[in-house]
Amino acid sequence: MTFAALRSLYALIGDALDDIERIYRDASLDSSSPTPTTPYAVLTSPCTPYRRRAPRAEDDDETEDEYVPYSAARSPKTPRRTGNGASLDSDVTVNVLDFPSLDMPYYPTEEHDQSLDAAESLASHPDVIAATNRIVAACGQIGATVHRPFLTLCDAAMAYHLPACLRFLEASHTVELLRAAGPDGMHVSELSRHVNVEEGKLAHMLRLLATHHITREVRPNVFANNRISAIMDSGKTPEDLRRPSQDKYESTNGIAAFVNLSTDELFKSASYLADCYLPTLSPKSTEGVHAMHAPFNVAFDTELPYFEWLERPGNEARLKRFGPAMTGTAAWEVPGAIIGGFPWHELKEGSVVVDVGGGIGSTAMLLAHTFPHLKFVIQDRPQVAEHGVAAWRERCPEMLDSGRAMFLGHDFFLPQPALFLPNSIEPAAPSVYILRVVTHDWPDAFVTKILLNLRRAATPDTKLLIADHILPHACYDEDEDAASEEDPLPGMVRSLAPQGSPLLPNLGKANANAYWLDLTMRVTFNAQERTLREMAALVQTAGWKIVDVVHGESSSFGYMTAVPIDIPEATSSSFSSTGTVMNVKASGATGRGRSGSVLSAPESIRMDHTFGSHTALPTEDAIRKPAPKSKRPLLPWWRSKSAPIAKGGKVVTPEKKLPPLPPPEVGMGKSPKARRPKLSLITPSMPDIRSPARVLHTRSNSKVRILSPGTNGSSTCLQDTVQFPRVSAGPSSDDTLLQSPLMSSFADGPTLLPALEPGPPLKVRARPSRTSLKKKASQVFEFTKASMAHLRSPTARESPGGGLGHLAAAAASTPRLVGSGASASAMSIPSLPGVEESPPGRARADSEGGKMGVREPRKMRSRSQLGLAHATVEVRAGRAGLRDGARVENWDGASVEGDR
Ligand SMILES: C[S@@+](CC[C@H](N)C(=O)[O-])C[C@H]1O[C@@H](n2cnc3c(N)ncnc32)[C@H](O)[C@@H]1O
Repeated sequence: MTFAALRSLYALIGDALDDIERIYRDASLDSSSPTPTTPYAVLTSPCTPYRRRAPRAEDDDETEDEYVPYSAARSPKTPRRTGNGASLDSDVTVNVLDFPSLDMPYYPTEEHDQSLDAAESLASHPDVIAATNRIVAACGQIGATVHRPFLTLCDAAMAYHLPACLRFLEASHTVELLRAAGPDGMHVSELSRHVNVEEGKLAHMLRLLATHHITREVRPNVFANNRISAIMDSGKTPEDLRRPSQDKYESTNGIAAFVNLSTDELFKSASYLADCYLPTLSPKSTEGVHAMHAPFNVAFDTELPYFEWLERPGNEARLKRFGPAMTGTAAWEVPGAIIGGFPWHELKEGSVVVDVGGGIGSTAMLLAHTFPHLKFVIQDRPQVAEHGVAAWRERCPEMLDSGRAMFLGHDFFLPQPALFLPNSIEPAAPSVYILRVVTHDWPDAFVTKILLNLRRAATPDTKLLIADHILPHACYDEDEDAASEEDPLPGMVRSLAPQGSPLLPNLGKANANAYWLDLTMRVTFNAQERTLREMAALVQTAGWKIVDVVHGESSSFGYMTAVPIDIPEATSSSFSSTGTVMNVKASGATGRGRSGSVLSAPESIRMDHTFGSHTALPTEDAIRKPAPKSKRPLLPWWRSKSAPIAKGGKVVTPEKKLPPLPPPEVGMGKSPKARRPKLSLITPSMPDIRSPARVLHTRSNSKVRILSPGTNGSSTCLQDTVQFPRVSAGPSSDDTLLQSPLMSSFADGPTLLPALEPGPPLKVRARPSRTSLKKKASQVFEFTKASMAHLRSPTARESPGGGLGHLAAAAASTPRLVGSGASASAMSIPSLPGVEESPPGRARADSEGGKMGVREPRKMRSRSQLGLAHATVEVRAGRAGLRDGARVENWDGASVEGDR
């Protein structure tokens, strides 16, 4: 059986590689021109030339999403096919974009060749991340299976050398020195002169890191950065860093700061975990004097909670490092994912969203730009709120001036104040309370107190949205009490592993980060990340019930929506309504201490501590393109274009500007190099909106939101909501019409896209883009369980082809595809055990809305191995390729979001 399991894991790796390679190949086809000088040709690592033949008629036949097995793909005799079925034969040479090389540093602070940018961007593509997760999980499991157990134990028991050496690497600024040395690297004798440490020591530390793929030993005793060490580059020069006044972490992506923080007090605290919990090990393990007592207190021999300690004299550098280090953790969540985490568009006009512990308003800013019908109150400690006001004044003062957003200094351990919004004499009712990465900062009893304050101020309609990591179990997650009368917990994921695979159900090493973070919170604050059950039980203690969960894509971050229920009697009597916490006891996560002594209560925690406030607002890129489900490649997450970048010691803040407005006369086929958005909306009813604009389909019927530059020239406030009550065809020579015959047939059911009715013309003008549109292209959109619910509705079921037909037809009738000759097919994926399925099948619709039918899938292997409960829609170009203006990439996750 072990061999069978190993072979199955091995096959999984091959399949995942196929998936990744296919995405890279498709992207190469999308981006390359049929000339020999494609940008990808300049890759340092050799790229593989493939031959592509001219499209054949049969390519337009229903080619299933066939993939070439990894081994077969290596055979020169095997005809290659891309994901959209295009065969890669002779006529045209296409250089295929390679996966980023481990040996090749990609410094966040440098400008790169377009191909490297593209390769890095694709590595952040959600489908690539999902596939790499399977590879990492399988490799970890194969290693654990075949490696001698003692050696695996040695790896675990002596892994402490890794953070120790990593700390050295970062703190000695060796990364910056190796960057200056270039790809040939630097001999340890020279490095020794710079860092003033004996070369023998240096060589051995760097070799340990090289053995773990964190640096590279180019030749004996000569070391260079690689793709992993390079992301710690601060961008400062070694000379700059020698100056004591230099703040290494200022204006960086925060990764070096994060490494420094993790390998300093967090690492040291972790090493005292057992000593803290087991009195037999250490006299210092006696219970603490406050409920946040943790291994940190034992390690640093202090009774102060972490943040209080951080603010003591002597810890200034650590305190200063904390903010940037938090910025460095941004990648834990897919940027902007909160937009899809809650049905914001369903909230009524003027609804008030209160971001509790909202920092300087990063989340609120993203939401406020995306959902102009909502108002925001951002609550945090007064000094954080002050920073927030200053930051918003600089970025979008009109949000504050108009009363759409306001900051409120408030201690969340005290009862919620009445919400008086600017220009209003009546207190507003809170529609949604957000708690984003707040609960993981606190032990259970503290969280209960925070939640209780919100519960007491809630109306029956108020929702609570908790955004935090949701820890999966390490085993298949069965119901603890299958006989229970209770409804099963919404959002319960029983396994993340592909169905039937031998992988650890939580994907083991691939998801280790959530568990690292969990224990980091534990050893530092006596806090924790929580499983869904733990969170459900905790919120219930304060009178909330989780009713919906949206899991992050390829991340353990999730969004839990709760509604008010009765407050349990035990909680009411333990927590007064005035803010005093009674009976909060020490130590354990449940607030029960060994001695049962009453310890310091939450309100005694000073309000002026750091508490992990983030220091950065979302980038303009993130605000302008908040499409978390987008299948378009994202920029590598540490390379946000508008984040300040330090170059050679000089901080360069990229211009805060939108792309220039296209001259109105520029139409199709002109100025191919111009970098501008691919769509402009031109409508007689809004003659002044001819600027770069982007359409987000919202669920509200016949409402199109346009993002355009603010009229005052500010680049940040992009919002304009335009109500188009009726939209219909209006002939124009080179315009594709925003009109869909199929759309109206779904108007009365739950629709994927807004139902547009006949009315005045609204036209989409095609803009030239870097990529030629006259070729094969495909785009895959995945629909999670939440969206799938729509497909089971009676309207969807009764439409031709059932739910899948409905989905395919809606996709094919997306305005940008109508008349383009493109087709869409939808396929369902077998769901997980215990989760309701839609019948497996496949439906196809062409963009005229004519032919549709349901077919059994011919090949579902690679997708079904994802093991997720979802459907996919694939949009393909027609025989003639996609027509200009029907660029499928523009039909992106935004419309999927609208479906929620
Ligand atoms: C980890 S940060 C999360 C910030 C923000 N929600 C986000 O998603 O980036 C925790 C926040 O809780 C705030 N906080 C800590 N104690 C607080 C208190 N007693 N009252 C209000 N806010 C508090 C901190 O200032 C900090 O901004």
